Amino acid sequence: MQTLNIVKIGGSIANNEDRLPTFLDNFVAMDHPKILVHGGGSSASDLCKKLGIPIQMKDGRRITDKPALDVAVMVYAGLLNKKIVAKLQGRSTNAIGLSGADLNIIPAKKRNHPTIDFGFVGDITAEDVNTYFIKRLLDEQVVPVFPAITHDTQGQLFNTNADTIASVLAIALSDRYQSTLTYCFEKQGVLRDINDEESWIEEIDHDKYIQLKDEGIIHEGMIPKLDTAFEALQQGVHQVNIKHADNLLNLRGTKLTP
Ligand SMILES: Nc1ncnc2c1ncn2[C@@H]1O[C@H](COP(=O)(O)OP(=O)(O)O)[C@@H](O)[C@H]1O
Ligand SMILES: CC(=O)N[C@@H](CCC(=O)OP(=O)(O)O)C(=O)O
Repeated sequence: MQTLNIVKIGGSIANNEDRLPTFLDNFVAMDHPKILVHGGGSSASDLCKKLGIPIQMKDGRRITDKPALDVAVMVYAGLLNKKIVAKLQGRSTNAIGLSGADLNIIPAKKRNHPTIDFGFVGDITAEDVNTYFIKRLLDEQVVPVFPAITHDTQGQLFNTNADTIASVLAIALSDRYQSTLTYCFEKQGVLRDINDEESWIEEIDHDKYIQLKDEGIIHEGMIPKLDTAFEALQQGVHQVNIKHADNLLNLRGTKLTP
């Protein structure tokens, strides 16, 4: 089976004028076929603050009312996505920005939580992803770039966590490719001590993840990230790594095993 590289960058990279170019230089050097997924939570929060829109997060997910959704769409599917696509084009890489609504690639269902109304947050599954056009684009050596936006197929856009989008795409495309999923962010990997960049853990299996979570070593944003990462491994994704964006092309970082 052909290898497919699916790379996700967090907002701390997507929004950083110094780090993004270095990351993109490395990303364009990776073999085709490849997909880029990006977040941008920090940029959306910054714009919410400027506009006086309250920021509410719960379990690593943004409670997304109408004003917050507008900001999410503008920032993720608009400014950041188009900046990244232009920078890839500037590196002779033929990229296309696609929200989950484009070509109906990622249909979502409004998050249904027993006690919290998350607003316009969409939950997604690999079975619902329409891979036909992604495969056509990959066959043409086009690089799809996905922001954290999906839709309900009835005209409503949703905000969906970018780690989840990367994981679900990797699972959905595993029927045709040996999918490799890499989460890039601003730390050297999963750290034993959050204040020590040299304390990255080389390998974590699911049992060790539960133990590290119980010990409080893994917390906050790393929990939903690892949940989606292990879900991917359980559902046929070949390899999952978590690493610093600068280390995309080398082995430094945390490798996850089932
Ligand atoms: N053990 C850990 N190692 C590294 N980061 C951790 C750990 N536990 C919690 N975190 C937190 O998780 C964050 C990454 O999650 P998140 O902000 O969602 O990532 P992203 O930048 O990809 O959006 C880190 O910035 C850090 O604050
Ligand atoms: C529902 C939900 O929480 N969506 C995320 C989407 C952006 C994201 O995932 O950005 P990072 O990768 O930079 O964290 C949010 O609005 O923060």
